[in-house]
Amino acid sequence: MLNGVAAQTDAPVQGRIAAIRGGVVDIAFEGAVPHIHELLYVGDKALEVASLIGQRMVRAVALSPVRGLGLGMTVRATGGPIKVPVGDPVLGRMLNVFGAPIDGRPAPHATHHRSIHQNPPKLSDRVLHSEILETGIKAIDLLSPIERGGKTGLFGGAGVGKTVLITELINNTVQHYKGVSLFCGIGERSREAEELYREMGEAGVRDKTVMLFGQMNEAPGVRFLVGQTALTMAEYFRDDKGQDVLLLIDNIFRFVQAGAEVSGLMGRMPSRVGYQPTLATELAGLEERITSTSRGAITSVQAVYVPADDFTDPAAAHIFSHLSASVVLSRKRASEGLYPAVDPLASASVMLAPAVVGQRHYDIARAVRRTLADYEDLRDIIAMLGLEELSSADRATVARARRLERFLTQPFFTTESFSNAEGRRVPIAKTLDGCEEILNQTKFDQPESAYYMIGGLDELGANA
Ligand SMILES: Nc1ncnc2c1ncn2[C@@H]1O[C@H](COP(=O)(O)OP(=O)(O)OP(=O)(O)O)[C@@H](O)[C@H]1O
Repeated sequence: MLNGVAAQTDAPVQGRIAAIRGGVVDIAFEGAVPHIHELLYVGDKALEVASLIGQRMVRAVALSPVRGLGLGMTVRATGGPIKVPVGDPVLGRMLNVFGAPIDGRPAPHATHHRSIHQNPPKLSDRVLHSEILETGIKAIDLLSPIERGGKTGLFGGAGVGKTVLITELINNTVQHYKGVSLFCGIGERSREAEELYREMGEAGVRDKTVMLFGQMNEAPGVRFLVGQTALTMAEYFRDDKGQDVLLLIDNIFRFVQAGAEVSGLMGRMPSRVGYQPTLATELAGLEERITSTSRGAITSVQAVYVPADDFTDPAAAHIFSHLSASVVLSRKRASEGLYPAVDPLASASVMLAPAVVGQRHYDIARAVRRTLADYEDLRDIIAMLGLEELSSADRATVARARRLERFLTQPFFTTESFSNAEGRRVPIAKTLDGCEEILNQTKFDQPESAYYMIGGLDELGANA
């Protein structure tokens, strides 16, 4: 068993645990040494090779709790990376990072299995669509339209409504989406996974959806890899079946955070703000796989937790650079009850251009932004001197802005149980008509409150 010749025999490669530090395990091999990304087992506990630290020593990241592991225990190499089932049998299922069921049903009967580590498509294979995915959510469709085949981020600090918004998006788009949907939960509460599974069932969309979870209670290695599992399944639908895929990720920040945990356990020096030095490459390794080719499109919507509401945080800033649209949720709006708490001035999309959405939509969106920006500027004066001191033109601006702000709120289907209001899906045409009407008015018959939590302006009277 000298110089790795054991690899040429059929004897399984075996090693022994030499050290355990948190979720990182060093293993000494006598003969052949496993490769990077190879899956190892100690009993039923899984590990993945992360680095080769000496001639006979590998450092592996635990994908199961390390409780019960001890020095000298036998480690079995499997000869390859994690492979997960792909294709139609995974539809309607709730699975973990290994593609194993967590919905209490038997394992999916898949004929194809794929390694979760894949390269992104070649640059020459990529395509851009310049088409909109209508969500029926007024603030998003108007100000930050989602690109079909592109990547959209939902940014926000703790508790401003990212999960509610992504659930509403599922509710509004999955039913109308031609293709399959994939939900990937990374590092969030398990309770949310259970709720989502039930909601998908109620909405009748479960059998064209795959749900993957690596939640907060799981090992950092799992949270780090579950996104790759999701992409592997998405790529099969896109490349082998030529289907369009809607990929929803809650929360991509937790992927970066898991990478930082793993990096720390591996003993690497942290970089800016304590993040791993490999943050940019790790993120690109995942984000670059989320792309559309001539065979099929992957449209992704990713919730992004923004630590301490600081948008200059390196993780948030790096994620931002991969996106074609960003919906920013603001704490101030949430605190005023203006849900969804979309910040109209900070949210943006490359799709908001006359050539894509049309001149009228573009002009209305700009006018809405300008009105709301002017109102922001006037707020200080109003606070100091009162509304009466403003010119009549400024007062009209304020009246329009406050009605626009309220008109851009909307009752959600997913919040019906606690908001006592029926959800609304508003077609973009109605949103545009409504905003245009408010922008063109100088005198209003209805009070501001009549514009709050309605669908189109045709509901105005009903709310008063
Ligand atoms: N559209 C909405 N309508 C009414 N209430 C909402 C809406 N969006 C969010 N909320 C309120 O805000 C709370 C927090 O929302 P949510 O869990 O989506 O936040 P989050 O940003 O995902 O938070 P975390 O970072 O903690 O996961 C909800 O429980 C709900 O009370």
